[in-house]
Amino acid sequence: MIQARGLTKKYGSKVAVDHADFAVQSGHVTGFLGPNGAGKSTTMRMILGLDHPTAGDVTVNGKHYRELGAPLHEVGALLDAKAIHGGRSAYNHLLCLAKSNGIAKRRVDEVLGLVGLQSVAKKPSKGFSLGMGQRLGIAGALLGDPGVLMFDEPVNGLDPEGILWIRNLMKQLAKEGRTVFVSSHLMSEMALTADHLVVIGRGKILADTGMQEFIDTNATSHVRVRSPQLAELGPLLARQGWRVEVEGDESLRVYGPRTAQVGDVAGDNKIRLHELTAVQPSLEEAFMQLTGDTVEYHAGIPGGAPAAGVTADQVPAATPDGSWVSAPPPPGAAPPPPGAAPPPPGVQGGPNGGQG
Ligand SMILES: Nc1ncnc2c1ncn2[C@@H]1O[C@H](COP(=O)(O)OP(=O)(O)OP(=O)(O)O)[C@@H](O)[C@H]1O
Repeated sequence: MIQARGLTKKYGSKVAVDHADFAVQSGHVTGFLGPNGAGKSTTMRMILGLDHPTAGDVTVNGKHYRELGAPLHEVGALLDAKAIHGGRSAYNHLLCLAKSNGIAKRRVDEVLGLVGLQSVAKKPSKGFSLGMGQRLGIAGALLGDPGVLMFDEPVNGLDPEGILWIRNLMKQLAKEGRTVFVSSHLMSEMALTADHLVVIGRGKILADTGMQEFIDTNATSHVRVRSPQLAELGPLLARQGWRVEVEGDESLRVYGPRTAQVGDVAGDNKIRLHELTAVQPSLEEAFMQLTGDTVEYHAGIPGGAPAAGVTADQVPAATPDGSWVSAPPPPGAAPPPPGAAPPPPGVQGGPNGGQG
């Protein structure tokens, strides 16, 4: 288990990690997410004693890293796959690590087999691809058979087969009761691998929660409806008090109702539908929703940021004048009575109106 309490790191006036409290439990794959520069690597470095906290502390199995008697047997880490002496072979690199940590030679062959590098084990690692380097780093992390494993962007540079392999490896390690703490920017991959999340933004812990709970708390499911009569359907749906967003030339996202309710409105008004789907939110949507304000390095989006999940180019393209895009009703508010007037144009925002 990894436990951080009030963990803080300042570089001059820059607060890289700001009073972070979180726990990484054994038996789970815990994803460590955050935008660029959020403080993930700094946190991992402090866990491994490579950086000293300015305040607070972090322990592995109840001890500071420097207090661990046989560190490689307790915690294995892949932080930077390139941090390997390029002239050494994979075998010799691992053998040096093993010898200096009292680990049996046969374990080197074992981990080389585990990561699939036997055939290139005697070649200098400077000729390795990024993916091979990642595998060698993972072999080093596994060498001491530790109960706690940390991986910083482990799928970086791996091909699809490699990504699947590391996903299964991490799940297997957690199943064996180990603590697995992994950072990644690949949300779809994280959604498939982690069951718990620690989310950091500008050095502060924004969430420490289960995967599904995180998604449910930070993003909303919606109904996707596709119709050749969007210009008629949009205002009718908005009149029910539901938030309606344009998703493409022929579809809308409707927040609030069940699919049957959207179908009923369309049917009552003789509007043809080509699709009616309940869409569950993704980890990416939830992550963007939570961390949007904490992103340090923004790329410019012409016309401003769109609502989560709706790309900037889709918003104006398919909206006639945007007047029927409604804001969400206040929680608990009753929908307006049938036949009530639609919201007046412009009152609840323009083409992207009411979307924040
Ligand atoms: N040695 C250092 N000196 C000064 N500032 C640093 C140093 N290391 C990190 N920082 C700053 O601390 C902040 C956190 O950096 P960190 O590398 O921990 O973020 P990260 O979440 O790992 O980012 P990324 O996802 O881009 O790898 C950043 O603003 C970074 O510029």
